[in-house]
Amino acid sequence: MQILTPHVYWAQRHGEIYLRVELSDAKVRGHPPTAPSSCFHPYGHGAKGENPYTFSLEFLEPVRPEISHKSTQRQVDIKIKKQEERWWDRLTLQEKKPLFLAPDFDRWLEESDAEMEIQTKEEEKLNKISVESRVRKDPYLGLKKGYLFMYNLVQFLGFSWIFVNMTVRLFILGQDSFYDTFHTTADMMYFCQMMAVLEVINPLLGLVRTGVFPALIQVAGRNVILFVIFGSLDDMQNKPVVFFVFYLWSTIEIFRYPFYMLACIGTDWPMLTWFRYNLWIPLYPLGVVAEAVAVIQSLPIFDETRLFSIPLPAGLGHSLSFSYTLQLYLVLMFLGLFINFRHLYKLRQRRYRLRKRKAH
Ligand SMILES: CCCCCCCCCCCCC[C@@H](O)CC(=O)SCCNC(=O)CCNC(=O)[C@H](O)C(C)(C)COP(=O)(O)OP(=O)(O)OC[C@H]1O[C@@H](n2cnc3c(N)ncnc32)[C@H](O)[C@@H]1OP(=O)(O)O
Repeated sequence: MQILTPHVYWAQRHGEIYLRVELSDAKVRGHPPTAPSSCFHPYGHGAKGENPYTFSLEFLEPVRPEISHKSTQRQVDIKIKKQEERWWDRLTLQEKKPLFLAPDFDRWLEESDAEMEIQTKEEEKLNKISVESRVRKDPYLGLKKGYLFMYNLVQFLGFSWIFVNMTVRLFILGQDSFYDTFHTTADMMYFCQMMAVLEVINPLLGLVRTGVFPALIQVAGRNVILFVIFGSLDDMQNKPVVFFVFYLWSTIEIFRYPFYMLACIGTDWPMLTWFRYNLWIPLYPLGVVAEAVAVIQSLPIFDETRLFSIPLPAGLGHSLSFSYTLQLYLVLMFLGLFINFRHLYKLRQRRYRLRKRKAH
């Protein structure tokens, strides 16, 4: 029997050396007698049939004595730990590479890629630890997620009903549908917007990771329009502006709530995420303009009806019309638009930055 040298393929990481010996059904006797050199005596099927094989490598730097190896039907995988965790310029002390040795391209990584691999592994480990500690710390997590899922589902169904109802009526009745939007959808809108108060309470209770103030601006802003402008003035209820306000609100919500529902179960649909983080760009300013038109249209009605007017002391006149409060509110609306537009822009940036980092 002749003693042969097998083909050996190698790759490295900062802490390890991987050797792959092309032998089938092999058994290995290996010993690293004097670091930095190692000598291996596999026995198995190689290119020339069943034979004892041998090869030795004088490593560039010292390695640890413990060597692990695993024989499979096709090859022998050997893992050797470096004494010091650092990147080697080459495997062997001698500069000229032995003839039987070649890079293992299945495992090969350049130094920067190996660093990235370590970084990714560390990030994954940290993420796992933080998820585990969150789960361990919060015994009510399932209950909270269940509540949020149900809340978002109910809102999604409510706004979908409004959206579909308005769309169907628009197709059937055309512009005539503008005039009775309120009478056909207001009850559902009242329900959804009253429920939406929970969106201010949820972050206060720590159920969602979001700012209270943007949610307060959103909910308070819409409820002023719905309950004060449309709800209390019969003359506003059959104006086309109701159609535009309700349609703009429900268009965003039929994407936002299912997006949250999927977030509750740890899923996301790229298309839905795209709509959630992009649709507000045209819709939010349009929504504020539509709401501003509603406020402006209501001013003369409040002046005329004196509804909600503030009684003044004798000598200062009869009463102060609510329209003055609404004029101040108009300024607040554009301030609110600015604050929330900035908030939504930051959320979008954060989302896409996070995505890009995950993709690398
Ligand atoms: C102080 C008194 C103020 C008085 C009022 C002053 C005037 C106000 C004028 C305001 C004008 C309003 C105009 C408006 O009504 C017009 C329109 O709406 S037009 C239609 C277009 N509109 C929109 O696009 C806005 C839609 N609304 C929103 O996006 C939100 O309401 C908003 C608060 C603006 C932003 O949402 P949020 O801060 O919650 O951001 P995220 O969605 O990214 O959520 C952050 C993280 O929390 C998780 N989250 C949030 N909510 C839920 C939930 N219900 N269920 C489950 N999870 C939830 C979310 O997943 C995020 O988690 P992570 O960070 O892990 O991704």
